[in-house]
Amino acid sequence: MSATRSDPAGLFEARATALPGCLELRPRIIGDGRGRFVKVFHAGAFAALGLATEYPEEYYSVSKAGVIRGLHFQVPPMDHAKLVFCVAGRIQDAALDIRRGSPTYGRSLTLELSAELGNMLYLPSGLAHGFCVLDETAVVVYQTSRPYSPAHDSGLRWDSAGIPWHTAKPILSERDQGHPPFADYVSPFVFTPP
Ligand SMILES: Cc1cn([C@H]2C[C@H](O)[C@@H](COP(=O)(O)OP(=O)(O)O[C@H]3O[C@@H](C)C(=O)[C@@H](O)[C@H]3O)O2)c(=O)[nH]c1=O
Repeated sequence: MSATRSDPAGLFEARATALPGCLELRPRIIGDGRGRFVKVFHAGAFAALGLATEYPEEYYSVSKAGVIRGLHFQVPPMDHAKLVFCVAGRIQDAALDIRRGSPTYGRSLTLELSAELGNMLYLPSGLAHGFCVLDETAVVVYQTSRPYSPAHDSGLRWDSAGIPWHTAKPILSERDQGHPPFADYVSPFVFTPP
């Protein structure tokens, strides 16, 4: 697979990351005197890029500077792919590979996502996800390929996987302070090549 590719209509540029199946997507941004127009999903384009095309849920969070949310994932059979992007502000986005047998098991990546660039991170099932807010406020939108299931919603401690976070003293939810460390986690995910 080449490092950068596009769908036939050129709506999205997909850039490979260090983690197999995890892509940075850069949508085409159409600017004019009023501002900008950005398409964040197109089923045909996503199919051409080999990405999930069904997203039964979409939601967003609003967070202030210094917040870290994560690391989160849903376990099988409610595991899901996730598309993440910012519509206001900037975040340091992070993904951790917890797929047993993956050539990059235990490795993570961080990538800045911003409303200005409009870039998005596509995470296949088996990656834990989190982010740190870099601006005053960040509004982060998600699309997930399976519905929210509290019984399958799981997490790992934000500071247990060697992710070089932007802050060492984040604002965390109570839940995020109680996740197990990565080293103690027996992952139910098994790698299948993308
Ligand atoms: C994710 C989610 C949460 N909730 C509820 C549970 C809780 O009362 C409240 C806030 O949930 P959380 O504290 O889990 O929210 P948050 O920490 O923002 O969770 C998110 O974190 C990032 C890193 C992700 O990757 C997302 O998929 C999601 O897990 O909203 C739903 O009702 N539906 C949902 O889909």
